[in-house]
Amino acid sequence: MTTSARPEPSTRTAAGGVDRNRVLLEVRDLRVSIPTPAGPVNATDGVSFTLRQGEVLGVVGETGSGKSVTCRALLGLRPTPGTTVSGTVAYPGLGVDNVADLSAAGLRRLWGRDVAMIPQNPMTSLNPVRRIGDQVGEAVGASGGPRGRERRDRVVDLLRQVGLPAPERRLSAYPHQFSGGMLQRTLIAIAIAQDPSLLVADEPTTALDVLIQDQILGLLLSLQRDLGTSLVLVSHDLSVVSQVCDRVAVMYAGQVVELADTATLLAAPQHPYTRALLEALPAAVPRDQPLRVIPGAPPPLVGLGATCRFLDRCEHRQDACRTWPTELVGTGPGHLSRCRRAAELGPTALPVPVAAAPLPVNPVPVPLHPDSHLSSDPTPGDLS
Ligand SMILES: Nc1ncnc2c1ncn2[C@@H]1O[C@H](COP(=O)(O)OP(=O)(O)OP(=O)(O)O)[C@@H](O)[C@H]1O
Repeated sequence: MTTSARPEPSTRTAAGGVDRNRVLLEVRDLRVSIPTPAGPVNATDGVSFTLRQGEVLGVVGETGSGKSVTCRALLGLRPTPGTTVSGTVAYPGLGVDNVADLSAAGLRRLWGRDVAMIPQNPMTSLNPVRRIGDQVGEAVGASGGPRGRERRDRVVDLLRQVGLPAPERRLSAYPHQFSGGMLQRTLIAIAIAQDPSLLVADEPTTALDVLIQDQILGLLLSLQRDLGTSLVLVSHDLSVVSQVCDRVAVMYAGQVVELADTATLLAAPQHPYTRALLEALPAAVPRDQPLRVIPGAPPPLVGLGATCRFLDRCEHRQDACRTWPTELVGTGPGHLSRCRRAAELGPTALPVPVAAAPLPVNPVPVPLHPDSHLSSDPTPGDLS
């Protein structure tokens, strides 16, 4: 792979590797409050976690639990101009004490070079009237990256690296000539163009057909391993993150309610919401029984107090839970839970529900979109 000069500071070691014991990202008591006519929506409400270099953290939770708002805050992004943000998002190895204090120029330096986001919907994330080569080239050339022939070569390298066959011929294509999977591969190429220390992938496969989802996740994992990049992977699907992530943060109603390494979380979840999510997975339900759902709905994120937000849906609730001010407390090595009764919740009797076939960790070459005017590659009909 062609590399471009990366100005210091960098999280890479002198040998170009990553030090997996070093903390890349430190989030402390992050609160994001969005003004709405109904009152301030506390989309992220006291979220804290750390991420080491080269680590993969999954963030799971139902829709509206604050995953996207939290992840965007990692890049210093706010949902609306009137949004208030408190707490800190620090990148110690990059010399950033809090992204909220960065100037516009500081944020631009952070984005792409140090932290890059892979969006949810590839179909709407590229400029429809600009050629693929130009859009990837712009990412390569940012922050003083290479120009001319060197830039073009790097673009071709990147497209090859994300599994697009015959990348030279893709340079002049427009987004409408690519399938959803090819567009997401292109966005991943843009995200890794500056060799960032952290990739934030917000439900990167949600908009894709189910067969392609595994390929894209496999690609992400393979790149993350090869490049030593840290990855925050947002998903509403616990079975997906459990295949890919070192640790998992479970979010509910704007808060992290449980955080643990993946194996521990699956074997001994210590928050009733995590248990309910696991029990609701199709793989945890015998074939002859109906799928389980978690009764009720999350509360609106306006004016919530310090007590348990899952209370009304919880099958382990007791009267004392109604007044107990929740906080994230340690329940085992690296294991945190917000449940008052965490210590009483033993291991689950569930079959390890999500040990599906491992994802392919090498980029799967992408056959062409049948509508593509670009090529004569074999295997038409496979829409990745
Ligand atoms: N621009 C906005 N204006 C008002 N409320 C917002 C805005 N953006 C997000 N919210 C609210 O913030 C809360 C958290 O939203 P967020 O998008 O982070 O949830 P999520 O867990 O990522 O959901 P999904 O899985 O559906 O993407 C939700 O209640 C949402 O309605």
